[in-house]
Amino acid sequence: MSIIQVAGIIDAKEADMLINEGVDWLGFPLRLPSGRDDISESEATSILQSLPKPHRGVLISYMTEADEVSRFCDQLCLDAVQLHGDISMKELAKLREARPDLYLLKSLVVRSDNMNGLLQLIDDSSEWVDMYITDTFDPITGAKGATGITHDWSVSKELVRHSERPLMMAGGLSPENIGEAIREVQPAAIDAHSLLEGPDGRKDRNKIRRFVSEARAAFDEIGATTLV
Ligand SMILES: O=C(O)c1ccccc1NCC(=O)[C@H](O)[C@H](O)COP(=O)(O)O
Repeated sequence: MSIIQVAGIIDAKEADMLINEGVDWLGFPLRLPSGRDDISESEATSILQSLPKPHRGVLISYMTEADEVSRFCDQLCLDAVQLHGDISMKELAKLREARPDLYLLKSLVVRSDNMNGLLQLIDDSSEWVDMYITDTFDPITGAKGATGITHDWSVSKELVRHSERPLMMAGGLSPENIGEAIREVQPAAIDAHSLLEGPDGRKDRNKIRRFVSEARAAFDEIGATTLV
């Protein structure tokens, strides 16, 4: 598997550019605790309805109630959700049981000292999860996502080794470090947001092109299979 996801889609023009540049999955952070979503729910829905397969839209959410997640995915017309909040195992199991059709990604937010906790989280949740996604905690702001900060890749590597589910690597990935990250950690998928933007806050086509090209070359090198 070798999936490239880019998160934080702003509008249809940006989504089209990412698809044309070879990005596989698009991440839509919506109803964030900050209340500052980058895109309206109606515009996200209209993009998601016209996404050509095998491209996929992924809801990035802090929701922790199974029913709420399920309803929101239906509203948006998507079939994949990245659970970034502290969802309980009970709600995760409930979501899995109610919605076997949804592709569930669970975040593993890497801090300086929590590897054992993350390994335990994998053990406790893997029955209900399709894929894990790492991310980096920012101790200064308290943010758990879109921090643009890398973490200790030996932790990601250990999470890949430990998990029977595929892992998407995220946290401070850029055109400059993505090749080394894939070669070192050997994830099934990668995701990036902040470091692919230009000064105007939009995804920069040249950065995306370099990111995709470096990632594809590294995935080839480690013998990963392609998405289609
Ligand atoms: O993408 C967001 O805006 C976001 C906001 C709040 C929590 C998580 C969020 N995204 C999750 C992702 O999948 C990001 O792409 C991931 O955090 C990597 O971001 P970055 O380190 O900026 O590349």
